[in-house]
Amino acid sequence: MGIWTTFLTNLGFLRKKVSILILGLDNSGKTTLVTHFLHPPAAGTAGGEPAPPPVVPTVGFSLDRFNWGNLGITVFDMSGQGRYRDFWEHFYGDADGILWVLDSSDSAHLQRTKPPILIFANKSDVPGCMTPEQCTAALGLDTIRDRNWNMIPSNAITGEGLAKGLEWLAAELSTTS
Ligand SMILES: Nc1nc2c(ncn2[C@@H]2O[C@H](COP(=O)(O)OP(=O)(O)OP(=O)(O)O)[C@@H](O)[C@H]2O)c(=O)[nH]1
Ligand SMILES: [Mg+2]
Repeated sequence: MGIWTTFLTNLGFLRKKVSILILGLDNSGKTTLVTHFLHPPAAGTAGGEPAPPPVVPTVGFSLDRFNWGNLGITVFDMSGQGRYRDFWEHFYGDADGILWVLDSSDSAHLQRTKPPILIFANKSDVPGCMTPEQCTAALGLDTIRDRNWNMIPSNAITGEGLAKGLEWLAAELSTTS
């Protein structure tokens, strides 16, 4: 990347604007995960510091923005609580990508879902949690042929796995027009 390209990208002129819809059942860790991207740990503490501030269950949805490489990302962090899930469908049309957060420590949490592109198998630090392979099998993801998908184990508190997942989703979004 040339110096002018870098300069203009840093100023936001060359940044591609994308919207990501963050879905998943309540308590799966969506807001904790978003908080990690909005307030990344200081250099040298990555992976070791909890992500402040403490999260509370989301009411309705929360809209946030952050930059990732050459992407300007708007995230719609949806509440996973049953009474708000009807909202989700109203956001599909404007979403460039869907990020599904799965609580891999709660086997009752698994349910069939078709739309996910990137799935964070969150709470992967909890002893006894399911492996990504087990989550993949439980969700029947191997049968999905009509879209790209990826399952990444994550810990939204330490941030482990989050960059890897978002890098994958960013690469997918960068190649679409
Ligand atoms: N052990 C562990 N706990 C986590 C992790 N991610 C989130 N949590 C905890 O899970 C709880 C729920 O996190 P939230 O981020 O509020 O979950 P949410 O999906 O946004 O929930 P709703 O807004 O109700 O849909 C909090 O107590 C978090 O501290 C993780 O990776 N590991
Ligand atoms: Mg939330």
